[in-house]
Amino acid sequence: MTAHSNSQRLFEEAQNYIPGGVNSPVRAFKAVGGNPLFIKSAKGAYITDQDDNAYIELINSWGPMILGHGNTHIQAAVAKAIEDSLSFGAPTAIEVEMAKMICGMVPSIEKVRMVNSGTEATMSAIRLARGFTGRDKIIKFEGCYHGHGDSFLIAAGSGAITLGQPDSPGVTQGVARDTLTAPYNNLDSVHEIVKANDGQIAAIIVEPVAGNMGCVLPAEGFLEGLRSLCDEEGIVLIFDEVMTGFRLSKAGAQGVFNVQADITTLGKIIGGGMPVGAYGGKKEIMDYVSPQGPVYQAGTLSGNPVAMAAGLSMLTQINEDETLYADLSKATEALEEGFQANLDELGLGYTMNRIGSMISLFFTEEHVVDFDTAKTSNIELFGKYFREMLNNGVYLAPSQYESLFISKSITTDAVGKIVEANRIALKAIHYNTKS
Ligand SMILES: Cc1ncc(COP(=O)(O)O)c(C=O)c1O
Ligand SMILES: N[C@H](C=O)CCC(=O)O
Repeated sequence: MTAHSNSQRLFEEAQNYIPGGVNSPVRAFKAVGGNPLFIKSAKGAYITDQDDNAYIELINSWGPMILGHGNTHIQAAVAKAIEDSLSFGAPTAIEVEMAKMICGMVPSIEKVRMVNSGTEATMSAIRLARGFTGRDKIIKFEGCYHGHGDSFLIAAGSGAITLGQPDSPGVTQGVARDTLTAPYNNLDSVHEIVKANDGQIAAIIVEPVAGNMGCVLPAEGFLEGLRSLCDEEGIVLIFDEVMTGFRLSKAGAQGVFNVQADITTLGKIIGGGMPVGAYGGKKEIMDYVSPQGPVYQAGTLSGNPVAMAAGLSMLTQINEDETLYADLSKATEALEEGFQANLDELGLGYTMNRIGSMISLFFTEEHVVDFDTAKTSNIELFGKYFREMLNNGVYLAPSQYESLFISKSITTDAVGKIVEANRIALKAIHYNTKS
């Protein structure tokens, strides 16, 4: 049995000073049982805890570490930036470079504003859409997660559903009234809501590929349908690409599905591991942002030079790597095939969803196409599976309602180890074999 005494001691201490002992709820392992591991370091595909146990990890810091941990170019860029000071709170050349890089990579972004997190990006994007249209209401999809802004904690996925709080206390009824929800992949429902709220919808915000109820792909025509509806009704279409941006292609999900958003929100990969977010889109909309326009949004540390150095190095590497997305896809496909072979061998009919380097194994035999079908997954079984995978050296996201991410550091050898751990774990939880 692996020793976790240092993690356990730290968790006990942390709970005295930090709510729940963690700085983001989903890290607490509440949905899978056991105590969270406290992490000391990571390199490539491996993460090491405070008890010196090493695991192959498929979280990637919830997405950002697409090139693997300890990328030497990013680390060198950060070290160099630090020499000039950690922050100025004034414009810098690297912010211009960063903005040019983003606009060059994502065709629908003509102007972009940097912020410090994905949450800030989505909150700002919604305010901008409201200011631009002069309307109040927004439509979001059940099971999509757009950070912890009040408007989004309605039928929210990710940690909110993991911990049974899809609608959080503390969100006022007034705010909740302005957020209308539709089932993911259900265009008819969106049409009905728009009709019933004629001329009142400022924005539709969607994860173009959902990753916060597990990985759920858009049905054929879904994104195109949203685009046409928004065009017809003067609604701002916001693609929340905090997760999919620079993960599915250089232009995010938009580059894969060929549907353009009016505003795109970004985070995670864009910061190379540092706390960065951004929102950008059409010039005519972005010029509504202060100081050019009337919609106020600001940030003491926005565009921080150290964070920009990390992000710019990340985007430069992604931009220059012609085979990155094909390689990531190939590794993830090998994982999918390996998992499928294990399921077949054990006579299990569970569902898998995958696109590029995002993948989820759901403990249900139903096709998972929205929040309701995602919730048919057997959560108890997932918890057991999670713990067995950990015992076998693989660190998964501690929730069924998250996507797994494959990084460039996941080699054929690592894929083989993960597939073998999957086989042992599935066997152990179904046939009570010792792993
Ligand atoms: C799609 C999506 N939007 C927004 C967010 C919020 O980003 P952050 O956690 O950086 O605030 C997340 C992740 O948390 C996300 O996955
Ligand atoms: N699903 C979330 C981000 O994508 C998980 C990150 C968090 O809530 O800490």
